[in-house]
Amino acid sequence: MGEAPAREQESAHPGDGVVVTRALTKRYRGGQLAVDGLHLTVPEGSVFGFLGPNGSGKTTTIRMLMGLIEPTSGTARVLGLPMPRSARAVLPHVGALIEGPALYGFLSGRDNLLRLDAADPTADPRTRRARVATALDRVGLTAAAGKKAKAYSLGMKQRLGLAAALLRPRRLLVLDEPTNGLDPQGMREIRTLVRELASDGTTVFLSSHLLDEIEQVCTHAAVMTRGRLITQGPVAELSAGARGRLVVTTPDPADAARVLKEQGVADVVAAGDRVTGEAPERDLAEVNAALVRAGVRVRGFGVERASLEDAFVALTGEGFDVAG
Ligand SMILES: Nc1ncnc2c1ncn2[C@@H]1O[C@H](COP(=O)(O)OP(=O)(O)OP(=O)(O)O)[C@@H](O)[C@H]1O
Repeated sequence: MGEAPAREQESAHPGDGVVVTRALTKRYRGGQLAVDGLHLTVPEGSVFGFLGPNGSGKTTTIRMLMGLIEPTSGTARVLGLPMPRSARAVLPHVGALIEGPALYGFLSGRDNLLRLDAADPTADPRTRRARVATALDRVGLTAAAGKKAKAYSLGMKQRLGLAAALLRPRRLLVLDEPTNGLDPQGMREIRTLVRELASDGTTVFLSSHLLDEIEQVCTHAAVMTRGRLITQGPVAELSAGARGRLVVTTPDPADAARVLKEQGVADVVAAGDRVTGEAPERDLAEVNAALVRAGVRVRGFGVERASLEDAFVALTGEGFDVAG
């Protein structure tokens, strides 16, 4: 083998990334084209959100990146090396949480980690307990370390899975839908943890079907739909690419909606005392004046910052439908 993951080369070539795919494609045996010509570049040090509705090909992509399945065509490089060919050199530097952690319910959280650490031939047994204690501490499970894993909540199990991924220093963490099935509190805990991990410089690649989750924790994102990448880049730039929504607050929503439509505002929606629509390119002062002229009592008038969801809708012409 003799190949080592390339750290130096990456910074020497700014176009390179921790994960780089070129025309990566997977067609399953049944004929299903799950991933179609994917060009993905994950910059070092980013928290990279891999966003798409259920069935858009996220898990299939992650399984190719981890060398679990072969692409039908195209290439994937992780830490500068081709996958799946270099899986043995690459995977020790990658912590993964895919489809829920494999845990023994009858063992305590601590014993699960001790067992996983012992299964790693490169892990020094003399420092095992300290390593496990550090990992438990990082995910906030020290107090619950002696409890059997089957008594853990789903959120605690996810945190234990993350602790397992953190038993050794990692350059890349790959988390497939890490907050799936968690209650709001559990989701917050995992998001906080992801931010902390990223602040150490670890690149985090995180898939999600939740737009607001990506906006809250990610620096960069790629958006998938039906196996194809529709956009990627810094989150701030992606949402800036879409126009925000015009929001009018008024006790006269029906009149306001009518006037906005007359003023050429598209996609006008009235809900309670809020009437929203696509922000028009023309001077908003004119739109406001037209409302006032028509006798609409305007209590609030402004443009809400575009969200990633607006960007998605603008790019695909579809709603972000998560029904899978
Ligand atoms: N082993 C398989 N054999 C055949 N088709 C598959 C297989 N795994 C996934 N698919 C199909 O490939 C497409 C992409 O699925 P994938 O699981 O990668 O999407 P996803 O974005 O991760 O969605 P989810 O969040 O639901 O897992 C889907 O249409 C799915 O039905």
